[in-house]
Amino acid sequence: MTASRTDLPADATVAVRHPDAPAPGTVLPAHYAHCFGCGAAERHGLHLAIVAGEGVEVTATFEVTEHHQGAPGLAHGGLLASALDEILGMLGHLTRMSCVTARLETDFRRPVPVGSTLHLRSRADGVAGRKLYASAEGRLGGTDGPVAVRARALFVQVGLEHFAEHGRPEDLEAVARDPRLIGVPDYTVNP
Ligand SMILES: CCCCCCCCCCCCCC(=O)SCCNC(=O)CCNC(=O)[C@H](O)C(C)(C)COP(=O)(O)OP(=O)(O)OC[C@H]1O[C@@H](n2cnc3c(N)ncnc32)[C@H](O)[C@@H]1OP(=O)(O)O
Repeated sequence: MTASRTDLPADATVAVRHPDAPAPGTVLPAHYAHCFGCGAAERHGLHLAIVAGEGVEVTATFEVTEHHQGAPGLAHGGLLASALDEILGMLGHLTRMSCVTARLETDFRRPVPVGSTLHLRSRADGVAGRKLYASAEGRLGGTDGPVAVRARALFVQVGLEHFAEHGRPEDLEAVARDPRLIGVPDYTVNP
């Protein structure tokens, strides 16, 4: 099989849980109130409540509704990829790396019907410099249910300037006026 760009490189080390990471069982704060994946202020968002696990692992449940359809009665694949992207990115709460998705590879193994509950889990597989490698899965109906979706991802650590340089000015100004819109303790690069 051809090597993938999300395969762990030879120089990768084990991802380490930051000593100040929230305790296992803690519902992680939304990293941004208007985030499509986890923000409470985003009316059309997924509103994922993501829970810290043991090690560098997080979980969430995702209720698939009629608003998530791609085909009649079935979830849209891109939307499922969004849920996986979110649960992968939130590993940053445990490693204290502020990362952005550089690559996301998704396998859709089973259709996901409207009305189903998808049990999501992600874990950090390794770190190489600024790169965080991670994987995730979504199981139907229970934590030991059949795997419907799987993903592997590469996140790249960025500093505050990434957001300051690229974000839309009015949204950055809103954050400056109300820093509580950002739900991370210290939004800086923290190697
Ligand atoms: C503090 C606590 C925070 C906690 C909470 C956080 C929650 C967050 C939740 C978020 C949830 C939602 C998440 C979202 O929705 S994040 C939103 C979606 N993602 C983006 O907008 C990212 C857009 N891309 C970029 O800005 C740049 O391309 C980045 C920053 C990623 C890299 O540009 P930069 O100029 O900085 O670095 P570089 O180009 O030297 O690359 C660096 C290294 O990476 C390797 N590479 C790069 N791309 C790829 C690729 N595609 N496949 C394989 N490898 C790739 C590259 O070869 C190099 O490797 P090496 O040569 O060093 O070996």
